[in-house]
Amino acid sequence: MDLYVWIKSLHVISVIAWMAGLFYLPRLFVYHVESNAVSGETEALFQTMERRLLRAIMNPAMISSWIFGLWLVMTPGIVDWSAFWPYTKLAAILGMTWFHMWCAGQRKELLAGTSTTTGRRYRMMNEVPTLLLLVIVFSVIARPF
Ligand code: HEM
Repeated sequence: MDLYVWIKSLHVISVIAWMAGLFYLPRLFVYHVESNAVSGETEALFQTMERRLLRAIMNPAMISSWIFGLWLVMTPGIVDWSAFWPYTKLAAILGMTWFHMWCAGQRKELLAGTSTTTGRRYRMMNEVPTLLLLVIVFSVIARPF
């Protein structure tokens, strides 16, 4: 039981770091594509910020969220598979992981100069992690189902 609360704490710390990146990286993309300075120092600065955010924060945070989350799943008596909430949470975390991969793909396109995504679309996509976060937290805490 002692270990359970420590693993859960590490899980929550990891998801906070992951979410911070998932909220901020698409905002950086908006500023990046809408900045008129298409070359030079500004372009290089955006590329550096995006690379560091993804590699130094988001990738490790996603991996540790999964590791500690799966550790909780494997802890006996924690997940009641006859309830509905584990499935809504699973669907939303798969969606969150897809969104992470989509952001990573967008970063590569911006780096290569092949991106055609508009600032408006990045703004819309920025709402995806918010919606998934609502589903996850309601699933795991309020458990209305
Ligand atoms: C990455 C894959 C993930 C897995 C496998 C996973 C799995 C789990 C499990 C099994 C629990 C324990 C539930 C309990 O103690 O009753 C838990 C707790 C929690 N998870 Fe996740 N989770 C994942 C991602 C996330 C994400 C992305 C978020 C938030 C955006 C999140 C937020 C939470 C919170 C807030 C709790 C604590 C709930 C509480 O006990 O009050 N998890 N998770």
